[in-house]
Amino acid sequence: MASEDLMELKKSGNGSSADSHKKSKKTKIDSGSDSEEIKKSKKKDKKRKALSLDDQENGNSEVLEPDEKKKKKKKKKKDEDEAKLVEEDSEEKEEDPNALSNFRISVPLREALITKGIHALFPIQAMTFDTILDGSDLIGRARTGQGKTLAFVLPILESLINGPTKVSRKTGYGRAPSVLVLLPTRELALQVFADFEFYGGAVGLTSCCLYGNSPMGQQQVQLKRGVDIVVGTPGRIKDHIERGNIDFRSLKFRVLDEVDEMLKIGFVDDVEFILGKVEDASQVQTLLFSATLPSWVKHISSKFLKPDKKTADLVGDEKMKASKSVRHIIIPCSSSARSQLIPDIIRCYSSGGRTIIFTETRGYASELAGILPGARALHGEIQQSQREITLAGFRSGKFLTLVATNVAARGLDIDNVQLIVQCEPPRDVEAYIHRSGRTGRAGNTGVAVMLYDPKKSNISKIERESGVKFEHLSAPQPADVAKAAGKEAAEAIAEISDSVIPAFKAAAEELLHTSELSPAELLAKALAKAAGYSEIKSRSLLSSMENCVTLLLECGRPIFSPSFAYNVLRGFLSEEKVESIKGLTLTADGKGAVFDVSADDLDTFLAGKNAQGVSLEVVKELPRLQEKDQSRGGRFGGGRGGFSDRRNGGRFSGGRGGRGGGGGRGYGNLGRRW
Ligand SMILES: Nc1ncnc2c1ncn2[C@@H]1O[C@H](COP(=O)(O)OP(=O)(O)OP(=O)(O)O)[C@@H](O)[C@H]1O
Repeated sequence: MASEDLMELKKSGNGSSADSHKKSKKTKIDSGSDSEEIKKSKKKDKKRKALSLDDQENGNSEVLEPDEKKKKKKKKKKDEDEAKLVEEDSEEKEEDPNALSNFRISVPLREALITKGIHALFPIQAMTFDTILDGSDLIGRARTGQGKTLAFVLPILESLINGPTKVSRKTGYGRAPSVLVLLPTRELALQVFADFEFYGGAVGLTSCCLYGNSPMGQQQVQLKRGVDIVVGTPGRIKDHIERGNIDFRSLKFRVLDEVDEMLKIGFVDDVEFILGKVEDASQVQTLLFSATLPSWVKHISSKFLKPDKKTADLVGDEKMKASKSVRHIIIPCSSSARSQLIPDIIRCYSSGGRTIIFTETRGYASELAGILPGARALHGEIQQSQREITLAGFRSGKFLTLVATNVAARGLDIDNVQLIVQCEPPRDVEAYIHRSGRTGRAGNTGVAVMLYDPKKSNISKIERESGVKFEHLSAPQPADVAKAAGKEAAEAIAEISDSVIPAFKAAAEELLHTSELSPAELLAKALAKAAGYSEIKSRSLLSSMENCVTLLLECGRPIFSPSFAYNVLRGFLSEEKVESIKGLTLTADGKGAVFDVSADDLDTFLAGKNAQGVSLEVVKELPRLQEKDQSRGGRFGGGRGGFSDRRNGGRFSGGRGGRGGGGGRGYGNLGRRW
C-alpha cells in the first residue's frame, strides 16, 4: 500500500525546547485556539508554526525548514515591482514565516491579496501552498473559517501562471478549462467563483460559474469563448458535459470543496461521472477540502487521488472538531416556544450583528422568517434568482436575520455573522460543525446557540462527536431582556431633539395630573412603550414557554419514573391540575422531576408542597436532566439515578442566560430590530 504523507501542525506548549525545536524534523507551534493562531498570524508572531511532512505509516518526517524555504524563495527572479513590494513587506518577511513575501506568490497576486487586507497566509494555506504548487494531490482539513478556499485558489493560480502547469496550459479563444472546482450548493459555487474571478482576474485568468436554475445559454457562450477556471455544482456541470459543452482534455486541476458533502449520496454519482470524464487522470492534480472528513470520505476519496497524495490535517485527532472561536451554547426549548424565544436570543447574543437561524425543514424556515420581523428565508424551494437577492441583501446588511435550511450550512462566508441559532439539534455532527462555523471566522469570535427539547433531543452524541463542551444555559428571562431594552430606550429618549417637547408637553402634564402613578412610574411605562413592551411575561426554564413556570418536585427518595412522580403529585393535587402540567422530565441525579405549570396555577401547586415530605419549588436554575438515550426503560427514563453531572455539580453552569450571558455588547439592538 502506498504511503500517504500526513502534514500536521503540532502543538508546542509541551515542553519542547528551542534546541529540540531545531533538531526536530517537525516545527512546532503554540496553538491555543484557531482564532488565536490566526490572530497570531495577523500579528506576525515570531513563534509561527511551519510545515512538517510526516509519513503517516512509518512516522518518518520530511521537513521543510523555514530557512530552506526562504533560500528557495530567494532564488526567485524579482522584477522592480516585486522588489518594491518585498521592501514594503520586509518587516513581515523577517518576522512572520507566513508573510506573503515568503511564498512563491507573484506580484499581481500579492497586490490583489493586499488590497483585501491579506498580508500573511493562514496556517492551512501556508501548510499546503508549496505542496500544491509543486504538483501533489492533496486532502486538506481545517476548522471552519480558517481560509481553506484561498488554500487552493492561490497555488492553483500561481501554478497556471508561473508554475508547472504554465507550459501546457491552453490559452486563446475557445480554450478548454484548466481548472474544475465542484461545490455542493449554488451559493457556495458563486462565492468561490468570486474569489477565482477576483484573484484570477488579477493574473489574467478567466472563470465562469455553472449552476442549476440559471440560464444555460449564457453559460454555453462563456464555455465556447473559452475559460481557464470552471466553478460549479455537479448537476449543471454534468448537464454541460452531456451536451458536449465542456472538454476536460486540458484539465490541470480538479477540486472538490466540502468533499464529504460532495461524496454523499445524491452527489456522488454525478461527481463520479464528472471526474470519470477526465481521460488521463495522471495529468491532473486533485484537491479535496473540508472542515469535516469522516473516515468514509478518506476511503472513497482514495479512488480519485494519486497514491502519493498528501494530507494536511489541522484538526487531526484533536477532540474539538468545531470552531474554537465560537461560544457553543444550548438552551432547552419546546418547539412551540421557539418563535417567542428566538427574538430574545437575538437580542441577547447577536451583538447587533447578523444572525443565521437554521431550521430542519424548508416549511419551518419560511414560517419562522414570516414571524420574525426583518427576517428572510433561504432554502432550496426558493427560486434561484430570489436566493441570490436574499443572500446579497443579507451580505449588504439590508436585513440582519437569515432563516435557512442546510443550504446555508456549508462554506458561506459572510462578514459579521455574530450569532447562529439552531432550532433543534441537526441529524449529524457534521451539520453542527458547519452550521456553527458560519460565525467565528477568520480569527473573529461568535456565538452558536442550539435549542433542544430535553425530552426528545440527544445532545450528548453531538457533544461527544464534535468535542464541543456545551454551555448549558436557560432561556433569557423576558424581565431581564426588558430591563436592558428600557436602558436603551432611555438612552434613545435622551437623544431626541428638545423640539418635540412643546407638541407633547400638554399631554404629559395631563397624564401626570390624572394618573395615580408617580412620574417615575409613568416614565417607566413610556419607556416600555418605546421599547415595544405592553406586558412582561414569565418564561419557563424547561420549555421556554411564556407564562409558564418550571417547578422541581422532590420527595426525599429517588424518583425512578414519571409515573411515580405523577403519583406523588396526585397525593395533594386534583387530577385536573396533575393533568395540566407539561414536559415532566426526570433530573439527571434521579432525585427529582421538573415540569411546567401555568403561571396562574403557581399558588395552587405551591400550597401543597409540604404534603407527605414533598418539596416543590420554583426552579431558578434548571438542574441537569436525563437525556433521551440515557434513560433505561423508555423515553422517560426509568433508569436508576440516570447519569451524574460531573461537570456542573448537578446544576447548569449558566443559570439564567440573559444579562451578561450574551456575546459582546449584549442587548445591542433592542427596540430597533423588532
Ligand atoms: N490569509 C488570510 N488572511 C486574512 N483573511 C483571510 C486569509 N485567508 C482567508 N481569509 C478570510 O477568511 C475567511 C474564511 O475563509 P474561507 O471561507 O476560505 O474559510 P473555510 O476554511 O473555507 O471555511 P468553511 O469550512 O466554513 O468553508 C474569508 O473571509 C477569507 O477572505
